[in-house]
Amino acid sequence: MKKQGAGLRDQGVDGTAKVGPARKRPVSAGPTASVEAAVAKITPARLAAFEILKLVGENKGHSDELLHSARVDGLSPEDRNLTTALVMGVLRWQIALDARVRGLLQRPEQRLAEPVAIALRLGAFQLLHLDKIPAHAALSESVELCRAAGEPHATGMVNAVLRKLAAKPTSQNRDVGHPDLRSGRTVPLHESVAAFAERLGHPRWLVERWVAAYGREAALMICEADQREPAKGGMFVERGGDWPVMDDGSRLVAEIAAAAMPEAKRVWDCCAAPGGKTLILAKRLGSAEIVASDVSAKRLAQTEARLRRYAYAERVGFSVADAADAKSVTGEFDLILCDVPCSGTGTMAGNPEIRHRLKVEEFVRQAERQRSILTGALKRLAPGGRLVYSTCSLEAEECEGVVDAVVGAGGVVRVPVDGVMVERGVLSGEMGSAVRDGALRTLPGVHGGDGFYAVILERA
Ligand SMILES: C[S@@+](CC[C@H](N)C(=O)[O-])C[C@H]1O[C@@H](n2cnc3c(N)ncnc32)[C@H](O)[C@@H]1O
Repeated sequence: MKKQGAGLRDQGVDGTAKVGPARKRPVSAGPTASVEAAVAKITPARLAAFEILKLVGENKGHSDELLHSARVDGLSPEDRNLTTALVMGVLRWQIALDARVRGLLQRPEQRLAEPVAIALRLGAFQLLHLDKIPAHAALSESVELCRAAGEPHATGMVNAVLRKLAAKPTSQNRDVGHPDLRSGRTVPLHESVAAFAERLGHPRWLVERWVAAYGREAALMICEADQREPAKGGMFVERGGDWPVMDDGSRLVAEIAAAAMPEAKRVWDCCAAPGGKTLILAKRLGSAEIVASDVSAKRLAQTEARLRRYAYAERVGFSVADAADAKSVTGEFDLILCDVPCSGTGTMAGNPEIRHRLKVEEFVRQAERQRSILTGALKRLAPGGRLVYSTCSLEAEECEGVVDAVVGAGGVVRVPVDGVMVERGVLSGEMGSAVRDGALRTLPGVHGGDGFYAVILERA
């Protein structure tokens, strides 16, 4: 692997942030010789991964965007792959890694400076999860990352902790247990919810909610699915060619929306960016005029550029609009897709950092916004028209809670999704458990693809 020259230290992933000393010395003083020397010993992939993890931890960017920044694009393919594996892996396993590291500290309750914690996570992740990385590389570069970040006093501790981790045979680094006859997985004996939440890198409070909502076995499967690369998809026979590449759960929602009103003439995709579901609507509803709108002008412009590459999307019109404000679009629609912004707890395999940012209050805040978007969109639904409300959240507040409140206010009725799916042949396979109370409810690891909720409402 190529060694990183000191010049890159000044070039942050987003063009602003830097690995160099984070405190004490003024920037004008320039980097110290020891920092320069440390940076020179770090490979580009680990340096980039460290910077991205730091930015994500400071809430200054999303892993997905940062991993597609110019800086990362400029790395060799091997370094790009390693950077992605390190960033996504550390974010997925952070809670479990921190627990392992804590157990090896002389004072487990001590609070580590963030750059030190990141260097330890990077080292521990490589030692525990990446078979092809030599232990000495994982260990020594974490030590150098610590030094390069202006934390030289912590290098001894980082070295000692990672050495202890590396010294244990692999079997002691992995959990041992017994085979579960139903799933074929190896599961630890008598494992509490708190224990499997930590083992699988999830906040306990979130997993406890899933156990209460879906049962222990499903919660375990969700956690396991979140720790894997997102599945490539395979639920639908029609794919490849000019079909968009998208998650199966997301595709299923779009297919249900198209099937809900196949004869629709005017269609509004009111939260459209980045446009995956718009493409399915355009593909399925060959004679409909489709309006794709989003409140974000930037995201809508990117969506338009993406959709223009598909000939069948030429009937799609684009408009920046706040769906909560009924006046932002004109006329009535016989089909509306309301794929609202949400917490995204059904998408944590691809968006692992969600779990670190979430707070329980977030669900109520999201629900308020979702209720106002759904209420605004419904004002544009023609009599007899149908609206599909969907989220990629696993949380009842954002799903059933929003729909119950809006249906309770009158003017719309629910149409069972299973009826539409069977009648219109959306899926031929077994999806029985993905329908609850007439709504679609897919769970990661249980149904394939991300976790989605969708319900069909009809204007009375
Ligand atoms: C879950 S994403 C939509 C994904 C999209 N339907 C797809 O399948 O590619 C939610 C979108 O809603 C947009 N949004 C948020 N608030 C909105 C509002 N008040 N009106 C319209 N769009 C909004 C966000 O900018 C975001 O692009």
